[in-house]
Amino acid sequence: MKTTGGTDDQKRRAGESAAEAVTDGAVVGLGTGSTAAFAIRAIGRMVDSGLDVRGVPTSFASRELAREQSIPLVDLEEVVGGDEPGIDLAIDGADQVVIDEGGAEEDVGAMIKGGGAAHAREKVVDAAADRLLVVADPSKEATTLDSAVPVEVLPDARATVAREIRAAGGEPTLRRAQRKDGPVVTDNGNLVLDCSFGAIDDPASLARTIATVPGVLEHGLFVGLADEVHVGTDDGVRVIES
Ligand SMILES: O=C[C@H](O)[C@H](O)[C@H](O)COP(=O)(O)O
Repeated sequence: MKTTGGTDDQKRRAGESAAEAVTDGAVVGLGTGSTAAFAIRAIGRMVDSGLDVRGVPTSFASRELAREQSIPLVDLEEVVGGDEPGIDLAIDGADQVVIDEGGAEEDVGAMIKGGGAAHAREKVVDAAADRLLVVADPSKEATTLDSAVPVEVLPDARATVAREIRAAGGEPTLRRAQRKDGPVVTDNGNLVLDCSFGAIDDPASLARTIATVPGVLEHGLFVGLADEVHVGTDDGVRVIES
């Protein structure tokens, strides 16, 4: 289900552009995926140069990469709640994002995430951040979302969730591991159903519908969360506000 159409240069430009928004003293949500990884590496270089930041990783993979880059890490519990500073900014990738001005204006910035099965923790961190900057290459752009929506489900609820997804007009497919005989298991120990709905005309409504199904831990529709989308191109970066 993962879109891999962009080049590394495009992804790097997007990641580095978003990383420029990180300021001294900030708490930063560190997204998952090949594009967010460029932002994490850029933040690592800024830390090397003396920038004081604390990162909140969104997955096992982003934690590992941040450690490699010597970015100081904190748990959500340490920065959210009470007098804690919260998360100033999150930088995260997308598998598909609405940025075409021809689409419905309120849907600009709506996206599908979870190609790497990290969308549950990503949504927690991204939603907690004061600002969410999305990093993408042009292959992720859409007028209308139509990729399959990753849905993380409790293993025991796989069949019941699949039935409800069909009732909502979707076609669920259990995500299988590529280098192991069996399903993908998320960082949280759950399974992923990739659910095709065709063109999603009302992402907010579908997001609500899927979220109410018992056994769904989280789904990959992110609506109303993005503040900016940084699209890396062959010769620069386009920043779309949403
Ligand atoms: O689960 C993975 C995440 O949602 C990623 O942010 C998303 O799949 C985009 O990844 P990439 O930048 O590698 O295309």
